[in-house]
Formats: sequence, structure tokens, C-alpha cells
Amino acid sequence: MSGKVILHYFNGRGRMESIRWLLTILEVEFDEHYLTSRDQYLKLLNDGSLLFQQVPLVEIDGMKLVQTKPILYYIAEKYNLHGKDIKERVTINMYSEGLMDLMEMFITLPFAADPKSKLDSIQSKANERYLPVFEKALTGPLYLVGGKLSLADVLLLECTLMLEEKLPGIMKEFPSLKSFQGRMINIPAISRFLQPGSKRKPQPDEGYVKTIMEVFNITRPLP
Ligand SMILES: N[C@@H](CCC(=O)N[C@@H](CS)C(=O)NCC(=O)O)C(=O)O
Repeated sequence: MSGKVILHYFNGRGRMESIRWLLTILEVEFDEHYLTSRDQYLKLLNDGSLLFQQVPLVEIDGMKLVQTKPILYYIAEKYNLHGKDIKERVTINMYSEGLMDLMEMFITLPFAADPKSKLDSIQSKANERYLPVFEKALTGPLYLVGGKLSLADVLLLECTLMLEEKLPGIMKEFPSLKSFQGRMINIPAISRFLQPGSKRKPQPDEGYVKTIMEVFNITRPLP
């Protein structure tokens, strides 16, 4: 296993994108091995690399890690983006899990039988359940927890940008969140990540969906 972090996933956002965001903001270099065929997936399965037969898989520090959240928490912990004590950590985790619940809806959107009604549901949940929480937390403070950048801030930026791509104008009732975004995108590593040609992946397209359906033998839209 080389010393460099290696990401095994599709050449698309999905569950790996938050890990890419986190590594990028930390300026940790990583290589990507893209899954493009079912044979590659079967090889990872036969190697015993996929504990639960699922990706993301991240090779880091001599380990092969699966499960997105523990991977994010490990990296955040290692690079001090996970709070100074257990109270801060649990708060960061609560915010992070809420954001991941919201982003999970986007991850499955391209596979939905009725994408329009799924997007409507995302919009109302974002407006009523999620964004008000973060607007309140950031009215005054610059960061969500402990006056310092944490994993939760990185996920919040990713999530709000994702929301705006599909639902332009959704942030207009949330001025503190908009200011937060403005501050975050000026961080040099983030600003570079947002430029064309970076390792940030584009919105899912038909080719991405087709590859995933082939690799996992999916034949029907998801509910
Ligand atoms: N709880 C897991 C879920 C991983 C997951 O569902 N990965 C999908 C690809 S994004 C997968 O490998 N699906 C194949 C399967 O479940 O058989 C995580 O968050 O990493």
C-alpha cells in the first residue's frame, strides 16, 4: 500500500464527494481509482477489499476503510477538524449527519423513478428542516462549532452549493448562510477546487448513472 491516500469510487460525486472536499480543504493529496466496469468491482470484492461489498473505499494510513461517515470522521480527527473535546465532537457529528441525510437525497436523485417529486421533497425539507438550523447557528459565529473550522463547515458548504445548483435562489431567505458561503469559497484550497479542471466532480449525468447501474447490476429505478 503506497503512502498516498487512494480513493476507489466512480468518476462522479456520489458518496465520495464529501471525502474529496474534506481532503481538498486539508490539502491532503489523493489519487483516484475509478470503477468503470463490473469486473473491477468484482475484483475488489474478490480481493476482500470491501467489508460490506460497497464503495466508497479509501486506502489511508495502511488501512482499507469503508463506510463514508467513519472515513470522514477519521480524516477530520486526524487533521483536527473534529472539535477540541467530546462535546464539540458530538455537535459536529450531529450537524454532519443532518447534512449527510440531506445530501443522501441528492445522491439518489438521478436514480429516482420520479425525480421531479423527489426534488420537490428535497426543497421543502431543505427549507423547513435543515437550512433554518444552520442559519441560526451561523447568525453571529463564523463557524458552526467552537469558533473554528470543522468537518461540519466543510459539509455545509458542499451541501449548500449542491442545493443552489438544483434550486437556484433557495438561499435567499438565509443571509447568514450566504455570508458563510462567501467566506468559505475564499479559502484558497476551496477556491481552487471550485475552478474547472479540479478534482471536484460535475453533477451526475447519464453516463455516470449508466456506469453505476452496470457495475451494480441495477435494473430498476430506486423508489
Ligand atoms: N453506508 C454506506 C453505504 C455505501 C453504499 O451504499 N455504496 C453504494 C455506492 S454509492 C454501493 O456500493 N452499493 C452497492 C451495494 O450496496 O450493493 C456508506 O455510507 O458508505
